[in-house]
Amino acid sequence: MTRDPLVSVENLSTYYEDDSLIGAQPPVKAVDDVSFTIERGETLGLVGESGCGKTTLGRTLLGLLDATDGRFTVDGTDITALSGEQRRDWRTRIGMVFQDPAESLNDRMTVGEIVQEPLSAHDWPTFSVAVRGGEAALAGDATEASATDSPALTIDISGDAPRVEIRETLPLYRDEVTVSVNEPTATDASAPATVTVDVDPSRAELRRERAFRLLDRVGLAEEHFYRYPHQFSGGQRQRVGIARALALEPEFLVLDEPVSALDVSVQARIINLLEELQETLGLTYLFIAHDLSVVRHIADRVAVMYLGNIVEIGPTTNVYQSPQHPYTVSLLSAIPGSGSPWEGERVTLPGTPPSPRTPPEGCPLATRCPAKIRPDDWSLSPAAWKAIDAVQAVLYRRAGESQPVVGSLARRLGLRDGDEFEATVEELLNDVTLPRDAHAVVDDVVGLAAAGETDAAIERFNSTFGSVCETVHPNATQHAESWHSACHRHDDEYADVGETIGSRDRPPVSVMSTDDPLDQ
Ligand SMILES: Nc1ncnc2c1ncn2[C@@H]1O[C@H](COP(=O)(O)OP(=O)(O)OP(=O)(O)O)[C@@H](O)[C@H]1O
Repeated sequence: MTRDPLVSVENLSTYYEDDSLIGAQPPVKAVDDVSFTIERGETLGLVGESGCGKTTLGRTLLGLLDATDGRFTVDGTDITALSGEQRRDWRTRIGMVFQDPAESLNDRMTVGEIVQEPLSAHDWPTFSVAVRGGEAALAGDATEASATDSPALTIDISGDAPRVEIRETLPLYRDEVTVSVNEPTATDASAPATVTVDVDPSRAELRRERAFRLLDRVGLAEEHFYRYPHQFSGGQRQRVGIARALALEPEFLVLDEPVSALDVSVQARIINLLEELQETLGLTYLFIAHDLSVVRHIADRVAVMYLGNIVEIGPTTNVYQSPQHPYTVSLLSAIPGSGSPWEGERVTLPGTPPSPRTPPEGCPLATRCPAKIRPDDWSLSPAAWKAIDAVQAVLYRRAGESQPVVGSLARRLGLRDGDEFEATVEELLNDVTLPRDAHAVVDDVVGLAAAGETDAAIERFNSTFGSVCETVHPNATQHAESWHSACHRHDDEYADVGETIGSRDRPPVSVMSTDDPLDQ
């Protein structure tokens, strides 16, 4: 299959720096080293819990935020390398639809003004004129010249009368363009001929006309042009938002939760509209959503994001029918009702995601993963491992590290930093049975911590109970064409360790190779 990516993202990171002079914290790693492509005409769904970095990624691709590292290209142009002015021009090729149309539309402006706003901001229409056989001079309100390989207006003055060709996409008819040619005078026969192009209607009229056409395109009527956003329903307001996003004829739209604020019946109509527009205008979409059932209907492929990382990406059918990453499994298993493609048990992740300022060193999901790889030496019950994780979390907290509290168990137990570590550990292990040698290690750890040797205690604990998931960042593994996920469980080395949620509930997918995801 030939691939034709419109958007290509390579190792992109976007961090929010803490600018305060006093007590500056590490940056928020909102997007952390992500790579993917979006094919021309494709819809890539981007899903994940609130705060995982979806909006930051979308806004970086729009050029509203600067990437901290990495790069992305659109149609072969490296956008991260463009200067401010160049980037402004490029931004006309990308549009954005926001989640809450009530907030994103200025209620003091009429719908007509809202839709025309991007047109005025970018001096639309600006089109190029090519003259064959002479030089061009511009007149009137609506034209500007620019050199280009595909001119919008071509004037041929080599014959007796000028011949004008207007490119199909231009908002003009032939009789709206007047061309006059001033021949060189007899006294200065060497001077070039001058071509004057007059355009009527004016720019303002052209913009109005375009706004009417855009409203019609999104299913609104001419009369809506004069109304204000508050006079519309949620669905109609989102149609206005879409018309505005389409104003400059973008090729790529970032749709940030475009239907989340709408009723289910209205959601379906807006999704249908977006699909129809994609078909007729050949648009490419990044569709951001936390609702996986919505994404399933519109996306060709889906990318699953967690803590600034893309943990799984692949064709929607594959990912929904046979999720490979434990985080994808947990998201799918949470879809309510009979519409859920997940047939296994609900997989609930303990606790909350760690702070994106101090993400785990290894796998981003390591602190909450229900399929964490455990050391071969121990055969403990899930409850015992949960207790061990909680002891580790309290140990980190005691060490004053900003490591997140696993499973928030310690919080639920009402434990505070100053609590006696020994009593805490006793309480955490109260209901579980540990083998004698495992208990001996815990006793050692408690002893070291009590002696103030917290680092040694952590070292002793991790060398005994630690997981590769906590220390080594997993690489992406390819499962099929354009389908990857990043989990140590995919490595041959760990194929036989313990039971996984994947092998328990789903047929495993054969792993093809461990190619770099960019070689899709
Ligand atoms: N301006 C900012 N300054 C510092 N941190 C920020 C800023 N904006 C977002 N963040 C943080 O960056 C992380 C990613 O946020 P982002 O809004 O991109 O996530 P999201 O997945 O889109 O969430 P939501 O679905 O709630 O919009 C979060 O931890 C958030 O708190």
